[in-house]
Amino acid sequence: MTHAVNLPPPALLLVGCGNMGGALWDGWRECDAIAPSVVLDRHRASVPTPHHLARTPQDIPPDFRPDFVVLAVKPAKAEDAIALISSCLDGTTLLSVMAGRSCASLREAAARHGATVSVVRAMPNTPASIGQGVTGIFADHDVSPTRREQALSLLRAVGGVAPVTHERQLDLVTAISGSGPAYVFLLAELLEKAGIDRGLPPETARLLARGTVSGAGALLAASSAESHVLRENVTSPNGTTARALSCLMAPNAWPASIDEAITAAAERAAELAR
Ligand SMILES: NC(=O)c1ccc[n+]([C@@H]2O[C@H](COP(=O)([O-])OP(=O)(O)OC[C@H]3O[C@@H](n4cnc5c(N)ncnc54)[C@H](O)[C@@H]3O)[C@@H](O)[C@H]2O)c1
Ligand code: PRO
Repeated sequence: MTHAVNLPPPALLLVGCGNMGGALWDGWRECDAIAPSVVLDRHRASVPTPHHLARTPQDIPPDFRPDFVVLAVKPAKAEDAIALISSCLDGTTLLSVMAGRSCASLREAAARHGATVSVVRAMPNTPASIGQGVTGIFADHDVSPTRREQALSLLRAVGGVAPVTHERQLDLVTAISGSGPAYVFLLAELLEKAGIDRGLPPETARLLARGTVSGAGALLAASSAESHVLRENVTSPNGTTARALSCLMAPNAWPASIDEAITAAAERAAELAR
């Protein structure tokens, strides 16, 4: 994917504005990355002007011509959503953020409604809502250079972007960074619980756990050091951290469970594709 300059921000039809669609929407609005756009979701309360909320497809302004239709519904709802908005689809680029829905399956679903679309698949994550997401992206062979560049710009507006060259690699992206924030939030939950279980006041345990996860994340982001070096900087020989890491780094502990978790998530993404 090459860089182009001065492309106008695209107009979007965002279909599905829940956890992920909403995170992207917040991130895009925050940095003015989009032209006047339409959000289609019956559960959304409002969207600010100049954008437009459609609770049903009939609410989409008849003259609205999106550059991208962003599909952010659950994978099992993809066909329904495509059927509902088929009249807006022809000639657009579908930007799907759904796990495990292939470019081919989405192109075919659109074709069943008489629409020709090109497809870009992206796997973002929820920190996109504060401009700190990371997204794996794959553009199908027939996506024009302009649309590729616009899709890249959209996703760069909400964080880091990692293009992949083979569509199947998105299953691993999903397992590592799409689902990844959940693993980190789980760590915060478990640290907080460990503090409470051992007698710390709940507010103290919460402050320590959240501050540690967010502070370590911020240090990782700000530092050029490798993550193992940052870990070693905390670990005095024969000290407290070394004792804790001897539990966590035992071969049957985190190395095994992270490995198992990533394999399980990637397999699930592949299953969804079938
Ligand atoms: N949640 C994440 O962290 C995350 C990360 C990466 C990718 N994804 C992908 O994003 C997609 C959405 O996941 P989510 O967690 O945001 O789910 P969600 O349930 O929070 O959001 C889905 C939204 O779609 C709306 N919707 C359902 N059918 C619709 C239709 N026909 N027309 C318009 N809107 C419709 C729902 O009202 C809901 O607000 C999934 O395909 C998932 O694989 C999610
Ligand atoms: N959330 C979606 C799921 O759990 C995809 C990545 C994060 O399936």
